[in-house]
Amino acid sequence: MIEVKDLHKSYGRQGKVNALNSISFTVDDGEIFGVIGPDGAGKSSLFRILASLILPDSGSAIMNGHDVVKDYRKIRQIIGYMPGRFSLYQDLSVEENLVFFATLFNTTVEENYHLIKDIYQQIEPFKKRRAGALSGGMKQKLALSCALIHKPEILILDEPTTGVDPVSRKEFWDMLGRLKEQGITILVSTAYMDEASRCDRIALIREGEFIANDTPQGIIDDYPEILWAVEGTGMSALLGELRAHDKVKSSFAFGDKIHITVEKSLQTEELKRYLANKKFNDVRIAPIAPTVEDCFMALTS
Ligand SMILES: Nc1ncnc2c1ncn2[C@@H]1O[C@H](COP(=O)(O)OP(=O)(O)OP(=O)(O)O)[C@@H](O)[C@H]1O
Repeated sequence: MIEVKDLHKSYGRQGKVNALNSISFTVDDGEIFGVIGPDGAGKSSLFRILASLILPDSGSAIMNGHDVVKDYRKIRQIIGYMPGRFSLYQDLSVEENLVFFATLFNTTVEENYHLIKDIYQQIEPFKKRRAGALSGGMKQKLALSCALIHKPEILILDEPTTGVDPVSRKEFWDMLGRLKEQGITILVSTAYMDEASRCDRIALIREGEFIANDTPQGIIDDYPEILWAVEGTGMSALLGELRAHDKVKSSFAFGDKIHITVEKSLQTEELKRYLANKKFNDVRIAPIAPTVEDCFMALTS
């Protein structure tokens, strides 16, 4: 279990950059807990504290009964940490990287092969290749294998899928699901809101604060707005006209559609007429169910 209480972290002289501001949460054993938010929100700072790599200014974090500050040696044994930026030795081969990490933890690849088999088998044909010459998806599989080789109780994965193609991203999340089934507690951060649904619980983080912490469905159920999707040609001009309408509360581009929140009194036909007057004749407007990204936008606007 992970128990984080009132964690604060700032950087620079006189604490000029406030990276974390009173973060508290718990993660149950065998749970996948996602921390979701944009760049600079504080995800890496939080994960580095939990991995015992940097110190918090105040507050506490207990991982399976061990304090990240006082018991840092024990923490490093029980966690597997995959940092955001590629952590492996580029000039060592796939196999050499794995052996290196196993040796660091006084174990062997053979001893814990069963833990990584599923993942490692996919890169094993390239085991003589330099890590630096692997594709993004393969690097990520090797990094996860290295983070798992000492049989950690808790995995801390900092933006593991950033820059990875959609197929590899899906495969990666499938693997996390299987690790969870083996009882490993997983803390994972991401800037991709679509990955939220793969977590048991998520925290939305913004400017060093958790602005929501619930199951993905719980966060969606709390969405307070009326949400419509608008489709048409000339997206940026359309966005401008929507923003100018006094009953449109917010609007943002979402793939090839525009998501808008509106006042209760606005009808879709009324908005269609307004847009037709502005020479947008082919516009489609439909009420839609919110995604986690819509919730994030509503909470931050
Ligand atoms: N070593 C540091 N010195 C000064 N400021 C820092 C340092 N590390 C992080 N920050 C600042 O703290 C804030 C939180 O950064 P952090 O890296 O924790 O966020 P993040 O959500 O992981 O974003 P990213 O994905 O961009 O790393 C940002 O404003 C960042 O610029």
